[in-house]
Amino acid sequence: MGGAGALGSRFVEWFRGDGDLVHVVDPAAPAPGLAEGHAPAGGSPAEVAARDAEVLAAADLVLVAVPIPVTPEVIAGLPPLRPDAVLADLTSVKGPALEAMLAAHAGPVAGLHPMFGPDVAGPAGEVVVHSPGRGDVHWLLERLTGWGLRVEPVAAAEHDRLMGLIQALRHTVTAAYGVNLRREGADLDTLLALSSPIYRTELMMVGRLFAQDPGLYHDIITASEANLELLERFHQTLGELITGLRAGDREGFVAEFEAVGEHFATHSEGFLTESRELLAAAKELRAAARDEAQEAAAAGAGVPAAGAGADGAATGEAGDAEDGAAARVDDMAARLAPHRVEIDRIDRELLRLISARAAQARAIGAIKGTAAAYRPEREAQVLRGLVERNPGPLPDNAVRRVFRELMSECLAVERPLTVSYLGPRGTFTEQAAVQHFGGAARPVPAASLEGVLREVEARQADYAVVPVENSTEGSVGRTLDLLTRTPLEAVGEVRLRIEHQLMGRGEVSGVRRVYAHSQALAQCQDFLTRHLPGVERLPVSSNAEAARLVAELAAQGVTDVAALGPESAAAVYGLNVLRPGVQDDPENTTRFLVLGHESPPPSGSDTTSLVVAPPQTDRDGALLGMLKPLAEHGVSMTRLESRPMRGGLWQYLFYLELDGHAQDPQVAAALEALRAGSVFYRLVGSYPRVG
Ligand SMILES: O=C(O)C(=O)C[C@]1(C(=O)O)C=C[C@@H](O)C=C1
Repeated sequence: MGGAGALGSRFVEWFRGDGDLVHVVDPAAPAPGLAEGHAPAGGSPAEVAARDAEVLAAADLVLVAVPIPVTPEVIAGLPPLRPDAVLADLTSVKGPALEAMLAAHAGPVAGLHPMFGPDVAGPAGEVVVHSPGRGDVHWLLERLTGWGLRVEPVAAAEHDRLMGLIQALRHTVTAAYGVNLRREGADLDTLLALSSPIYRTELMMVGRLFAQDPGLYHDIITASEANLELLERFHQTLGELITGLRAGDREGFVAEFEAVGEHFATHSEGFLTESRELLAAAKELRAAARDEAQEAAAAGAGVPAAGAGADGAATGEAGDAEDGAAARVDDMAARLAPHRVEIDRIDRELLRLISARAAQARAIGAIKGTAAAYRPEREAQVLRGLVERNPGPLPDNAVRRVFRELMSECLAVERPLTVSYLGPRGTFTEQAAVQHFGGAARPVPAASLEGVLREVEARQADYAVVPVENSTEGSVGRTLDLLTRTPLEAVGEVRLRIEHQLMGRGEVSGVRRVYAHSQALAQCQDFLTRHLPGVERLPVSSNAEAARLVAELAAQGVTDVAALGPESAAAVYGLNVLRPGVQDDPENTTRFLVLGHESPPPSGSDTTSLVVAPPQTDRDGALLGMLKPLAEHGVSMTRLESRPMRGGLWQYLFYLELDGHAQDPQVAAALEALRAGSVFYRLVGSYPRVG
């Protein structure tokens, strides 16, 4: 009822936005059956209600949004509604409206009072007072909170008393101030020119009132006898204050002032901070408008911006341009505002959902007890499921990253993880660890690959991340060797794009020595040969160690040295990036294995890694014989690497990666046959495939 009015039509817009079928029953709306845009059907409230009786009788919700004085009458004239329909209103005075609704309808009733005007950008962040009537109206309240409205329950009588203070008194004082300014013949431009942001904001609030519907404000102020009595008391207070001032009663004024200060005491600090922020924001907006105006004026006059007036005072033309530019800035601010309000609403909703998710993780953690909290197969399933549902516009990788972090934080609520990696800080392996476990895991650097695994074997860390292969340089032999010996099992893999920077403190032309891990030197050999010919290449234990060394040498005044490695190492050790992206292959990628105490169960798309040695690998057909079970059981092999076996001349170990999980029947059968035909067999583990 009344959905054609200013505030009612905003609710129509929001309900329609949710996909609801909304009928506007209003004399300003066309007759039933006619599309919007047709001439208004007109009529008294009773005629309108009678005309639309069928629509009203079928509605789930009848929302009355009509002027205050006619609200009880409109409600009384409603036809019978469905017994389970909710009858609600949007009036500023709740007592009479609720009384009328309870009398008119035996079903659920809710009194609502939106504490905002029709010009709000959107519902998010605004307040609606709910004065309960009767019955179950939770779906309606949930809808309101779903739009981001804050619903405050207050009984009707109390609401009306409070609104006297919040609305009637406030609006009357503002109105009196405006009326007085006009009567005093105040020149607004002069007042504004002398106004700092605080006075400007106050004047704006006065001007804002008079830009709205005077009848509405009259109705709000005169809504009840109690309001008028309140205003009379206010009038008396004002009279007393003036009498005191006239009488020179300074002490009386000070005492009254201090008493009010005490009344506000618990809020005064918060109010000071909040108003300071508000004024700072107002000042910034104003300054932006002025800057733009000056630029526009300068451009128009063909002189530099400073020419508009050295003291910053605008000329007449600049003043015009200022108005134009200010209008443009205001226009942009106005266009941004609803989106920002919507983003604020969404963020609050996200925060609520994220917190609810974390609470679920905490409950899961309590159930798991001392069992492993980290479940790679579940994480892989969650991420795959989300990527499948990704509606855009974020790319799949962005969705993965966002939820990766969310799961990392949820896991930390269950139990924080420590991850051991080849240090020092700033290595690619550290990046891989963060990429896999997210920012909530604690990376612990170790000095060698053996040390990395030892930390986990000795349960000093939960998981280890070790490099296994690089797209340019092939396998990391040392890791493959260690995989034959460690009791740890693979629980995951990471693929990391490797971008090397040339880092140092001097000039590229002055570099005589380059330090890096041997893999990095190999991955950048074309660059080094072409751009740094004759420069000494010095392998060290890690790229981060190279960066640390170069920083140390630079501190001693040696600047003809440089390091290769990740940008994070330059940041950690305070080096400059002398040349970015110096790896020979722009697609250069390293794969890492994540090792823990137990491989996860199948995730639906897994890889299995193992190391085997067939007997007498130097014999013809030994390799073929070893791989035959894979073909027989239809298992695909995605990787095969050979490594010389220590102590066995011409004996080789093979590192294999297979499609599928060791618990998949086909894979299990193939593995069994492989084990039976090998002199050495070690299942490194099965883990979710990446991507
Ligand atoms: O499902 C679980 O077992 C959880 O602990 C929840 C959750 C998650 O945030 O989704 C967190 C950590 C696990 O590694 C997997 C998933």
